[in-house]
Amino acid sequence: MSSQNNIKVVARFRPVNKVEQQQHPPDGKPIIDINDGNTQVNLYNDDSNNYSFDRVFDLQSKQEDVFEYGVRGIVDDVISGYNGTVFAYGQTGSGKTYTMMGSDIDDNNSKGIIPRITEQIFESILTSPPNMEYLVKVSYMEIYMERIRDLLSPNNDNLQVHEDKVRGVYVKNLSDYYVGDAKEVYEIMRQGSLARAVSSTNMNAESSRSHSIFLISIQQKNIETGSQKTGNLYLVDLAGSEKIGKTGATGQTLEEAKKINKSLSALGMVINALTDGKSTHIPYRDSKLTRILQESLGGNSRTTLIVNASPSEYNVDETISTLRFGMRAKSIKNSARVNTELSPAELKNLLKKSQRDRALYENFVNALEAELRQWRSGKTVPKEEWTTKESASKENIPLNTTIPSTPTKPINQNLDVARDEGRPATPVPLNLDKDEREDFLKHENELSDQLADKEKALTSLEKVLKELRDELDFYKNSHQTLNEENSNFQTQLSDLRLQFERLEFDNKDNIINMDVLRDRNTELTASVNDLNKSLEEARNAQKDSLAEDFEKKKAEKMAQMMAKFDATGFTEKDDVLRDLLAKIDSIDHDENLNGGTLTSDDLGAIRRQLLESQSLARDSQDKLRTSEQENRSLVIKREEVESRLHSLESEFEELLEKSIKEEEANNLDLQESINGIKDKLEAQFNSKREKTEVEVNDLRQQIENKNQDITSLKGEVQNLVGLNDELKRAFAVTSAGIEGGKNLVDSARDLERTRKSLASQLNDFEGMKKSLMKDLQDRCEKVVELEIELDQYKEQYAQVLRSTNNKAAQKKMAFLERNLEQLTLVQKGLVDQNQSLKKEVAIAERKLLARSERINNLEHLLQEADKRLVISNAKFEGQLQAVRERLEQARSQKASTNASINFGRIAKPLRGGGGSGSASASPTNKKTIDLSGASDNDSGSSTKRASWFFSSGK
Ligand SMILES: Nc1ncnc2c1ncn2[C@@H]1O[C@H](COP(=O)(O)OP(=O)(O)OP(=O)(O)O)[C@@H](O)[C@H]1O
Repeated sequence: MSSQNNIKVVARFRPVNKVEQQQHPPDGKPIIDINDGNTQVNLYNDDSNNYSFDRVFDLQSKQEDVFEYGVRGIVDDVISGYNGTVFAYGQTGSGKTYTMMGSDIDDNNSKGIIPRITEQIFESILTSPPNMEYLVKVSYMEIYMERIRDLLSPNNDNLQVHEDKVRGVYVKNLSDYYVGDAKEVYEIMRQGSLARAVSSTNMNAESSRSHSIFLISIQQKNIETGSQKTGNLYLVDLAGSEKIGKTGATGQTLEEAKKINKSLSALGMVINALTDGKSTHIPYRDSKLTRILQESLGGNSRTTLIVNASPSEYNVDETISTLRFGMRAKSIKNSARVNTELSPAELKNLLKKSQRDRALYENFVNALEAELRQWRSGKTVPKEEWTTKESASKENIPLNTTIPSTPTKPINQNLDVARDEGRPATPVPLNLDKDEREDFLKHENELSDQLADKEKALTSLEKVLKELRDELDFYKNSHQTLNEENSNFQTQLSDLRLQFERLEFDNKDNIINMDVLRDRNTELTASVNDLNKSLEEARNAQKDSLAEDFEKKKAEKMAQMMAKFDATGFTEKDDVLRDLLAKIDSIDHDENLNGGTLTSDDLGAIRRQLLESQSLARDSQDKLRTSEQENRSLVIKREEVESRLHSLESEFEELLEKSIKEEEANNLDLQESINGIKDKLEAQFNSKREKTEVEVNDLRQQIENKNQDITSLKGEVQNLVGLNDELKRAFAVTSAGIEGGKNLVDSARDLERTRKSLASQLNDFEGMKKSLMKDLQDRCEKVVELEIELDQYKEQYAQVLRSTNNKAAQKKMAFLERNLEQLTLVQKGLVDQNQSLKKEVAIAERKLLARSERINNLEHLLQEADKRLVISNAKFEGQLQAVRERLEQARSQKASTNASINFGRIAKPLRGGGGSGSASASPTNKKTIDLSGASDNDSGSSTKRASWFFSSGK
């Protein structure tokens, strides 16, 4: 049933890639030379660099050629029940995946081996006899960092390799899916490819860092005979075989590279051991890869190794290493046989045969024992009678002989024997017999399971540890964040406190400033009051001095004026008259008492007196005339003064107008002050003018009165003239009486009357004189006052003129006014400042209150935030716990059911179509496969390899 055959090794060179093209010549250009038979490749045209293979494919080789030569036969064998293996070996980017998968599944030229195999399998099933029923199952795994991962159930990432006598070497718990057509195979491959571990290296951005193994298991059953055959096809895409240094791998990638290289070097060691002809121990157990491929290398398998290489100088070292690897593998011998399970009839025949053999051997043993007994008893047995197998078999053994004492071996034991035939002996530590070996393998499997469990536990513990570390980091970070926040809050709080203190300080400062300003304000108010007072005093003093001057001037003028009116004459004459009258009175009295008479002296005196009174009357008349003249001149003067006053008024107004205009033109700012001054002066002037007018009217009235007085005075003078005439007459009478001595009594009586009328006239005159004097004095006073006022007006006018013309004085006045204004403004400003400071203080106090409230609020918020943080921490912990639990649940659920692939759990028997391609070949339970979601997960670096393969197939 088994046949020895060598591993088929083919070499394939890919075209020069861009990286190689960019190298300096001759690095980029191909250095390979393939012989005409396509069995040898020579590097640099150097014979020492010749490498022989079953077939060498050059740069332009087609996918179809590689398939037809290297793989098609294997697929036929697998369908026939053999095990088959196709694996691609080579450095990164040498074309392994291109060869295995191809670049476009729908393109006949570029699709790779696996699509072609898949198609061929289903085509072969269709063309097989109709009595043949097939079950096709697929599994997909990868070996990454010496751990086997189920790519169709990625959580199963530490699968163990088991071996037993029935199944041989297998991966325990590897999931498998029934498939009904090529599309389902591709979908499963796509799903598996998504889970592959891929990492970049310098040499190939999409380089695979793991070994991937796609397993297609074809079980065929002859529904007529019941016989079954099972063929397993391993399709292996090995990881890049490059040297570590060249990849630039470091860290995790370096660890990967070491383990991958370890796995690949174990593969090399196995190949060496299998091919050197001396080794008794094949180190399959040195790596997971070699353990899984144990049947494929020197065992029960038809195997093709495709070595992929670069044709360029740039990668020559890796190419040589790859070609050497292929060369060594070429001499491995496999013993492939069909994996059958016999039908009951075949088993019956087998049983009969074995029973016959058993009877034969029992006869042989019995004959040998009989001969032995003879020898032991000292007898000899002639050579011709020595028992042989043939002589023992000559004894008739019935075909239906049953030997109950020796139980028949179980069928599967027979099968095991059959299976064991082609399997390379798995190395065991001692030379154990078959049962012990089985026990050993069993024990090894158990230990392997335990190891896997321990590793799983370790992994989960590591995960928990990592999670705990992450959690710890998270808590550390959050603690740090909280600390930072806390310190930030504290900083803010201390800032706020500082601000609060500063505000408090500012507030105190403001209060102090306010007090100082209040004091200054009081002082200034006092000084302003003092100034006002002193100003008032100065004004009063000025007023007093003016009044004094006025009184003085008035007195002087009055003195001058009164000097003109000589009243002494009147007084003297009055006195003389009084004496004369007294004398006359005494004469009358003496006459009456003593009969006395007037002497001639007395008469002479009277005469003189009369003459003097006549002259006095004349003087009075003269003075009256002079007074009238003066009165008239005074009227004229008053009118002049009035006209002068009017002209002055108009001049003043003109000047004022002019100066205001000038001032307006020069300094608009002084407009208000000038207007004020103007108004003041106008008001002053108007009041003065009114006063003057009143006085002038008064004066007019007085002049009227004086005229009346003058008229009455004239009357008086007339009276006096009459009196004088009477006196003259009386004197004449008196003189005649004296001379003639006659009628003296009559004369005395006349004299008496005259004296009386003279006395009364004198009294009247006296009163009149007094009133005249009084009137005169009043008038003089008025005139003097008017003159003084006129002088004052003149002075004021001169001052106004001076002030109008004198720019400096004007400026000084403006400056003083400005100063006054500024002082007022300063005072006002101080008052305002005081008020604004009060307001600011109130605002600051309010702000202070608000800030302290804010601080309280912040502190409260901080406390609340702390509380919330504690609560949210607790909540987060709860959530974390719940998430963890859910994750665990999900993991355990996912481990039991693979949700991503929703088909393939039910066997899909395929019936041979007898070459007709009839519908019966389709699986009875075939499901529609939804490929639409294929691109959904097609993202990220880990999916690139799958995407280019599957993209065009959608
Ligand atoms: N025979 C060929 N013809 C055309 N292009 C090829 C051929 N072989 C490889 N290539 C191209 O070279 C590039 C690298 O090939 P591939 O990915 O198959 O290398 P690899 O050996 O699988 O690399 P890794 O070990 O990193 O997985 C791809 O772009 C591929 O299309």
